Amino acid sequence: MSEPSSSTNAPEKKKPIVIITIGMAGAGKSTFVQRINSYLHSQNPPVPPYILNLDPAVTHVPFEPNIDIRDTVNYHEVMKQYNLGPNGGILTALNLFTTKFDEVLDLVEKRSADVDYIILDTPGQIEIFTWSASGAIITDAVASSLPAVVAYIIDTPRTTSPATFMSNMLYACSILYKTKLPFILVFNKTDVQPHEFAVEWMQDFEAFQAALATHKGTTDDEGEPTYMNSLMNSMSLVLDEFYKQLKVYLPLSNLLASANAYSNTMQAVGVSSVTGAGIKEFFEAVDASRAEYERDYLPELKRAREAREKTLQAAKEDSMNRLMKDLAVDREQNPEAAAADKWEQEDEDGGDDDDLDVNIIDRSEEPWPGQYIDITRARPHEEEHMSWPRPG
Ligand SMILES: Nc1nc2c(ncn2[C@@H]2O[C@H](COP(=O)(O)OP(=O)(O)OP(=O)(O)O)[C@@H](O)[C@H]2O)c(=O)[nH]1
Repeated sequence: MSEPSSSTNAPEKKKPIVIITIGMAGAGKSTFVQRINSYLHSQNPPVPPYILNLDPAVTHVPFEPNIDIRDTVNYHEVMKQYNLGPNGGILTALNLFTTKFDEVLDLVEKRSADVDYIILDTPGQIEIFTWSASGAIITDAVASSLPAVVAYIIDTPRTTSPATFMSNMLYACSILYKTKLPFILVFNKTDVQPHEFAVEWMQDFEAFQAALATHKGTTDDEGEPTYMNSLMNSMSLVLDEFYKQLKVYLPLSNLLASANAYSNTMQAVGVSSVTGAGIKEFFEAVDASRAEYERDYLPELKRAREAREKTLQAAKEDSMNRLMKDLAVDREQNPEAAAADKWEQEDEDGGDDDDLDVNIIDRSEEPWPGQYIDITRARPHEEEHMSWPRPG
């Protein structure tokens, strides 16, 4: 771990790596973020991370984030003003915040010389982050300026049934393919349920098939496989490809950590956010992800940018050509109207009305301002004792 550097141009200082924690509601994301935060503080010397909370609806986070979406957007007011339900409120709050994400990135980049890890805690309503435009914008923006890794938090005790396990893995697989970022499967709550069963299912196709066969509801009254069973069999074949990219961190004594398991890309780690077990291994996986980001993600990003530039340029040229052609035809057919054609410059120079007056606060730099004018920025007062039910 590198020491915090005081000089801004220290050549050996690596860029910090961004850990994007994603997971189903209740999987333990916030507890996990708090655990890795305290682990980093307990290092010698301490390596305090820079933490961003992106969950506008969370009532309590067990850590002090440096940037908190709740300081910028008041989720309750957003729901009230836009007449939205809980999920719509979270999505709109996230959209509003995303309009100012460049400011967040500026703050993060300003601190990047002093921190080794930047941690993002995302909303528990996983699909809001993973499948919304704002979630994608945030992930892409972060990953295009700094090395990034997705930590997909799994509630291990609630994944012991083959069907639940498979749906969780399909979700993980879809996020991996969507973000294309280095990926760590974090099997959380191993103090309650060790995750070896999951590793075995991922590494041994036959073992998963056997678990499926003995699972309740896999055959109908006549002993024939149910539709669900056939579907799961087919899906497990698909997932087998996904698992092939797996690298597993397990105690050396465990025979499952066979040499061929150490291959590439995706990694799996068992942790307990309560006891702290496995956190060291998690950081080993994070450090390995940095190399992968540089090897795989960055060149791909460059290629995609170049391709996008080319497509944009071609589209611009095409639409300009068509416009010129249309104008020429128009002038020929209607010379009087063409002569009267005027362009009002003032319309173009109008004010910047759409720009929301929303400011991002870095709590570690600025004192708590405590005064908000825009209601979308108002933070609920502690004394209101408002206890809103968590959505979802
Ligand atoms: N036993 C055990 N419980 C855990 C662990 N991690 C989290 N929990 C518990 O799981 C519950 C959910 O944890 P949170 O950290 O709030 O989960 P979350 O994913 O942030 O939840 P949302 O905010 O709803 O998305 C809490 O009761 C935690 O105490 C763990 O490693 N072991």
